[in-house]
Amino acid sequence: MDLLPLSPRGETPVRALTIAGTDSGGGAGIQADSRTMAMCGVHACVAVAAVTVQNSVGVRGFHEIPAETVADQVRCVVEDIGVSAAKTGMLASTQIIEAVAQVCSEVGIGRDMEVPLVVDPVCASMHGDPLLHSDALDAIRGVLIPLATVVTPNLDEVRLITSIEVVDDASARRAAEALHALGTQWVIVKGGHLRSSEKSTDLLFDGDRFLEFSTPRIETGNDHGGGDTLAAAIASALAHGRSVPEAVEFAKEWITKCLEWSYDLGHGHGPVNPLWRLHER
Ligand SMILES: Nc1ncnc2c1ncn2[C@@H]1O[C@H](COP(=O)(O)OP(=O)(O)O)[C@@H](O)[C@H]1O
Ligand SMILES: Cc1ncc(COP(=O)(O)OP(=O)(O)O)c(N)n1
Repeated sequence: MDLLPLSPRGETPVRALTIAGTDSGGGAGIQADSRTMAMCGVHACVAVAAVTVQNSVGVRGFHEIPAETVADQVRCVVEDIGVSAAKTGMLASTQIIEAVAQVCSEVGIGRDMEVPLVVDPVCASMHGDPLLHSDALDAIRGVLIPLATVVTPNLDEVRLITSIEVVDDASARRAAEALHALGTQWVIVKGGHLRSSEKSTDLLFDGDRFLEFSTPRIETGNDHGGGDTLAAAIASALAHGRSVPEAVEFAKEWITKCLEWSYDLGHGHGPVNPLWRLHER
């Protein structure tokens, strides 16, 4: 595949910011984002929104960071280091979502602004454990998605946000239209959860045209952190100056390699593995 360039020795890499939760098991959240960004030649800055107590089997709980501290991390990084793309993951609560939206608008992160924003509207883990208070869905719909350059829900998140059950291409297109109507510039409806299909197809939509990104389905239960990794790879490609369709094309190939190189960990779902880049050149 066509990889993103690593910066030469001593040269400052492009920067991206992830605003998300930590995963104590090291498979998802900020840990997944930072690994993918590093392997994509991007220096990852982080604004921690929540600390999860999590392993390969599930999420036992989480602790939220005060909303103002989350916003201050963003402000502080942008002011000094500067970023060319940003990504949100687990934001946990309405207060944090509102503070993040406010600071992003203030520093020029978001659709039609200087710095593109990838919004992964994380609601729950793959085990079904909550990562967002249910009363924060309104803030996802009304505050976060309208700020997004691209929003990347999985099918459970699509159902929670739009009440549309995606079962085939027609319902995926209806869901993409409903999500786009909330105000995002682009939307990707991810097909990873359509397990009956032989392919894993992600549908990208900008309000006008649909683009499909499809790969053969990989048989593995080690897919923890897959959604984060896709969104972090999109943010990395955007930070390198790629367009949204180019970034999604890159990210789909990236996550496919990461799934091929995933490994067993603990007693549950192992993580996808962006370190494949160190082995295959
Ligand atoms: N078994 C699989 N084989 C190939 N691609 C997959 C597989 N599972 C997920 N993907 C891809 O990984 C990315 C994350 O998908 P998904 O599992 O839907 O999201 P999440 O991890 O947020 O639940 C998407 O690009 C999806 O197409
Ligand atoms: C801290 C934290 N953030 C996000 C997730 C969810 O990760 P994601 O890659 O979207 O999906 P799964 O691995 O749950 O399929 C998480 N578990 N923890």
